[in-house]
Amino acid sequence: MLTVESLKKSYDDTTRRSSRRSSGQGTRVYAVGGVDFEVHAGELFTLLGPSGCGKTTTLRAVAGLERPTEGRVTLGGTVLFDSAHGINVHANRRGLGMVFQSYAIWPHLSVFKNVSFPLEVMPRAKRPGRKEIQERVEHALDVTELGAYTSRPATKLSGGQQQRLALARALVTRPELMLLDEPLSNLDAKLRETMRFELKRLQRELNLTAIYVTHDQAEALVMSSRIAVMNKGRVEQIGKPREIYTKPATRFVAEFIGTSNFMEAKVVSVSGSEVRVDTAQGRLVARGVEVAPAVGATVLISIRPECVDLSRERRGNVPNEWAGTVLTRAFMGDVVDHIVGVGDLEIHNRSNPNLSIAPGTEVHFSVAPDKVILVPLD
Ligand SMILES: Nc1ncnc2c1ncn2[C@@H]1O[C@H](COP(=O)(O)OP(=O)(O)OP(=O)(O)O)[C@@H](O)[C@H]1O
Repeated sequence: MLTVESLKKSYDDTTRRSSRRSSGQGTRVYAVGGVDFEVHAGELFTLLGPSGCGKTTTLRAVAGLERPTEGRVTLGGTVLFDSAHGINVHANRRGLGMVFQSYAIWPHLSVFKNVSFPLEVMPRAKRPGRKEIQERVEHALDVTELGAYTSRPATKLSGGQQQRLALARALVTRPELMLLDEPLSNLDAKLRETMRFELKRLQRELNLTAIYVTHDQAEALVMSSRIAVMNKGRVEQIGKPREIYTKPATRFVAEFIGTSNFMEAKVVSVSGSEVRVDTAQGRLVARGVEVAPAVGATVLISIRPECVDLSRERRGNVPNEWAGTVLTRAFMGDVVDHIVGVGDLEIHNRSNPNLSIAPGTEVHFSVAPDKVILVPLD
């Protein structure tokens, strides 16, 4: 539905320009350095990455609020921006709905008026009639579960309700594509969690196509159909949440998503999708490796804490079984974390609270071969 190709946005780096003024050269810094992705109809597509990686600039370029330096943006066959042909459709004419971090509702208007306003200010030729405005506003308020508050002043809503009002206001114009820039970041932790599910439900029920920007990996994993992980103005990996979590394509993605145990290893043998590696602490076997590395190559091994199977006794009949000593234990209600020392390596384990082993205890742990993730070293 939406295609973004070779999108770049650079700015003058004023800090460096001053030092080069004598030579008359300015330096350009790339906020977005060549980004490609496609968003399919009905998807909630997330741009995820740390602060400053270029998510908002990418979203604003799609919205038409930022003029890219280069690239092409197409929505359902219509070219919205094309640097090569000098095409740049004005933001107001792109037919997009937007909800931003500061979801500025209009405080002097009622809930109903907040939602009807975008329709009332449409050019006369496009503006729906009174009856249709009434119906569309009622529908938008119904789906966001604000139907009971139509005449209430917008400021007399709770944070979560105001957030839903911002959404209703974007929905009422029936945009082809919704752009959501950290819309939950102003809410407290509990409400943010509830709203994740509400937003996801709405998106599914209305079959909305949306681009969602967040730096919160948990939020991205819960809500997204697919995620593009961004780093320093580029996309490092695009995939479904489970793929991104279980098969990170780069070191950055493995480190940014969730927590993991990392160790460098040398490949000693490859047999189909089974790869044996040597680490400083011992040998490991990985199975289901999609892109087999060369024998002799150095790779990064990533093992999620919940895949470290801890036990007091040695089992002996399982692959990848190592011995170590519990260094610390942390009870967190629904899970217990252990840090296990193996030589000078510390392995992070996450277990069911039924298993709780005191620091100082000698333990054994194993990792199923299909949970040993090989990440190419970049
Ligand atoms: N008008 C501007 N002039 C110069 N640099 C800019 C401008 N706007 C953004 N940048 C820079 O571009 C980079 C990307 O910014 P952007 O806002 O897209 O990042 P982000 O990933 O959305 O970050 P955050 O999560 O903090 O909002 C940053 O280094 C930022 O400082």
